[in-house]
Amino acid sequence: MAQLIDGKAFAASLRNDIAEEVAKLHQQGITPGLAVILVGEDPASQVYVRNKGKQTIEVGMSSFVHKLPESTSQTDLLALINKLNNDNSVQGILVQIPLPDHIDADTVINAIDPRKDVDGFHPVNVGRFSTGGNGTIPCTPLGCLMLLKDQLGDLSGARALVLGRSNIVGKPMSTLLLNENCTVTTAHSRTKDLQEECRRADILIVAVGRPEMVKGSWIKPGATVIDVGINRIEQDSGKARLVGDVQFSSAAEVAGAITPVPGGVGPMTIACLLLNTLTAALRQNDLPIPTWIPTQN
Ligand SMILES: NC(=O)C1=CN([C@@H]2O[C@H](COP(=O)(O)OP(=O)(O)OC[C@H]3O[C@@H](n4cnc5c(N)ncnc54)[C@H](OP(=O)(O)O)[C@@H]3O)[C@@H](O)[C@H]2O)C=CC1
Ligand SMILES: Nc1nc(=O)c2c([nH]1)NC[C@@H]1CN(c3ccc(C(=O)N[C@@H](CCC(=O)O)C(=O)O)cc3)C=[N+]21
Ligand SMILES: [Mg+2]
Repeated sequence: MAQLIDGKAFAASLRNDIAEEVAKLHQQGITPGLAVILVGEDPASQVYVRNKGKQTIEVGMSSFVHKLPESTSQTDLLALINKLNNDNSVQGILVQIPLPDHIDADTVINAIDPRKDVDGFHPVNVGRFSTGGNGTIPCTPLGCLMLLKDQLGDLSGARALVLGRSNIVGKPMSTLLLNENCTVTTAHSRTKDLQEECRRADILIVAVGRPEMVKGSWIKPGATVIDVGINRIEQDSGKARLVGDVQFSSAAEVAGAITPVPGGVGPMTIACLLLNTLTAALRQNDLPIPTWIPTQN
């Protein structure tokens, strides 16, 4: 049986370290603030919002949640972002993706002040991060990388396959692993011989949004498997259950180590969001970044 990678425990310890730094900021009269905007009702986004607000308060930050109806106009959303860009009690702004079809996500992301972009989705941050500078590292890939390094140590030379190429998970994950000197393949819906590609990987990161798509037979024996998927499955009982993009039962028989869903990547995403908010608050106050916080330089 594979070793279980306990993202929930790792995230709790990371939040403790964050809370200590925030306490130091309080002594200087600074309280980092995180604003979250949710438009409409994407299920994965709702799980995210539910867990996020509470943990933001627990580490000593202020939490501002803006839940807007599906029908919200792009103009109104841009006006809210503009207000938050100029709000001194807010150091981090996150707009939940996906947005409703009548809103252009790129326009919205571009409107966020890059210094307050704690998701790392603004082109300025994507550019800096991709070229190895100190742009914000996107939360989910950063969380996955922390788990991988904790599990494996140095990743140099490992063969990594990232399944999925979205701007929010797959693409930045591939960039991050490349920066860690992995040999990286990015797979997607047009990839030929997908199962074969997966079976070659020492490190397999799955972010497709397809419940339990990757089976144990796709996995190289002993590989490290990181399951990013968050899918809500209706059960016969009528109750919903969360499953990942990997079929856990069969994968755990083959993999060397694997993250569960829930309790794997999800809690790490939130902890890294709080970490990015802390870093943003430090930078906006011209304070040094403690050495334990991962940046790229
Ligand atoms: N745990 C966490 O913290 C987070 C979890 N998530 C979850 O991760 C999953 C992925 O999210 P996200 O990246 O936003 O999803 P997207 O839908 O934006 O991207 C999915 C990617 O998977 C690829 N894909 C879809 N179906 C297949 C298939 N049958 N074979 C091969 N590739 C396929 C797509 O390929 P193509 O580009 O060719 O269309 C695309 O690149 C979701 O379950 C989401 O809820 C997301 C963010 C954070
Ligand atoms: N701009 C933006 N940035 C994101 O990072 C982003 C987003 N939009 N849209 C939605 C997806 C999804 N996402 C999740 C984060 C944490 C959990 C999470 O806390 N998961 C717990 C769930 C526990 C439970 O409540 O059952 C776990 O996996 O253990 C889930 C999903 C971030 N995303
Ligand atoms: Mg998407």
